[in-house]
Order: sequence, then structure tokens, then C-alpha cells
Amino acid sequence: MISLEDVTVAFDGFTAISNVDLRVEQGEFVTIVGPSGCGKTTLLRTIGGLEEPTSGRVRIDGRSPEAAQTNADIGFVFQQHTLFPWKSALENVTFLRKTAGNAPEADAARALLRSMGLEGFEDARPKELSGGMKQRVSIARALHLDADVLLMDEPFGELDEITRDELGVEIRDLWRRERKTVVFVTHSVPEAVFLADRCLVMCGQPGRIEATFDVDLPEPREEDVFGTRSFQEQVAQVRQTLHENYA
Ligand SMILES: Nc1ncnc2c1ncn2[C@@H]1O[C@H](COP(=O)(O)OP(=O)(O)OP(=O)(O)O)[C@@H](O)[C@H]1O
Repeated sequence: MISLEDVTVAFDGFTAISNVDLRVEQGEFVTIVGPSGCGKTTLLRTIGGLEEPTSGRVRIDGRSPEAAQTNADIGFVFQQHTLFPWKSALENVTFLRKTAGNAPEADAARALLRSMGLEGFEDARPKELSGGMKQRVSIARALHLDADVLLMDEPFGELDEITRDELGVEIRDLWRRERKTVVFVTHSVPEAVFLADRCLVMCGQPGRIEATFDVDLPEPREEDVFGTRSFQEQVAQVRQTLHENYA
């Protein structure tokens, strides 16, 4: 479980987010949308211990983010993949787990790559893979860490829309099987609704959580959800809140 109590983060006197309270339950999938600059990345980085709150408190299963990180309990996926160019897809997946002090399991890593549609590409270097494939490797790497908490910052940001939709379906499906606690930042409202149990709308400067939407969609969530009236209505609600609060 992730908890933030009255968290404010300032950089050299500039307040990026202020007085944020948030609780993400074990196994919950939470998405965050909001206009550029409202502090989504700052919030995510603060949860992961990459930024320190100026005031307030962050806890991950009762521990500080730093302690959780040391224990390899947090997996990150960023917008730009951070794969080692000289390592193969398989080595990239196993390497992080190795540096975290856990024995890498090649069979499990291969199975993860397979589940991400990368069978046959285990030995490929990142430069031989498309943008979508590289992000799949990054996601497989985060999953192979077997961290309870996954923090994802616009992981599909650089991908075309069809690939985004496909990866969204895959991520939700993986989540259904693995039940990780996920916090996922995106600029795409449909993506935020499709993926989430709960969608948070951030806005303002300094940023704050303006609204929370409990998403109600059938499982398993597949592409046909996009065409349903229920999905479109929930997307419209989130959009309206974003527009109402756009300064
Ligand atoms: N390390 C830093 N030093 C100074 N200012 C920062 C730093 N990191 C973020 N900021 C500022 O904090 C504000 C929030 O930035 P942040 O990247 O969290 O927003 P965001 O909502 O993720 O934006 P985007 O959607 O464009 O990625 C911005 O005004 C940004 O310039």
C-alpha cells in the first residue's frame, strides 16, 4: 500500500505539488492524467524516492521509498526506455534483477518476453527493436524484478496509437494476473480510463489532485471496450473535469 500524507515538493523555492494526500491500495491500478507541468512526474518520482518531499510523508508498505527501493520493491518504467544498448533483450530483462541482488531466472525472463509478444527477439539488441518492442522489454524488465509496486511514467508516450492500444490491453491483462500495485501517468484520457481501477485528475500550479474517478468497466478489458457507451461516458467525464480546471 502506498500512502502520501500532506506531501509538498518544491525545487529551489518553486512549488511543484502541494499538500497531496493519496492512498493506493495493494493491488490497485491507479492512473494520473493532467495538463503538462501540473506535477504528475514529480508525484510519481516522489512516490519512488527519486525526489524527496519538502514536507509531508510517503510510505510504501509502511517503509520509506528509499527502503522499498533498496529492497527492490519498486519497478520503474519511463517514457524513454532505459535499456542498455549493448545488451540483448533477455540480458536487459535479467540484469536489473541481478543488480538488485536476486538471482536472475532466465526461464522466467524468457516467459515474460514471450508474454509481451517478444518470442524470437530474446537475443536482439535494442537498436534492432521498434519503439513498442523496446517498451515491452522495459516492462518485462520491471516485471522480472517482481516488485510489488510498479511506477510507470508515460511508458507509451512515444508510441503510435494502435501500439498504445495493444500495449494497454496487454498491461491490463498482465495486471489482472499479477495484481501488482500500479501508478501510471499518461496524457491520454482514454488510456487513463481503460487501464484504471481509479483515475486521478491533477491540475493547477502547484499541482494538486482535483478529482478521483472510480472506473467501472467489464473484465477482461479488451479493445472492444473502447467502442462501448459506458467507456465513452467515463472518458467524457474525466475530460470535462480536465477542461473545467484548465487554467
Ligand atoms: N528537478 C526540477 N527542478 C526544478 N523544477 C522542476 C524539476 N522537476 C520538475 N520541475 C518543475 O515542476 C513542475 C512540474 O513538473 P512535472 O514534470 O512533474 O510535470 P508533469 O505534469 O509531469 O509535466 P509533463 O506532463 O509535461 O511531463 C514544472 O513546472 C517543472 O518545470
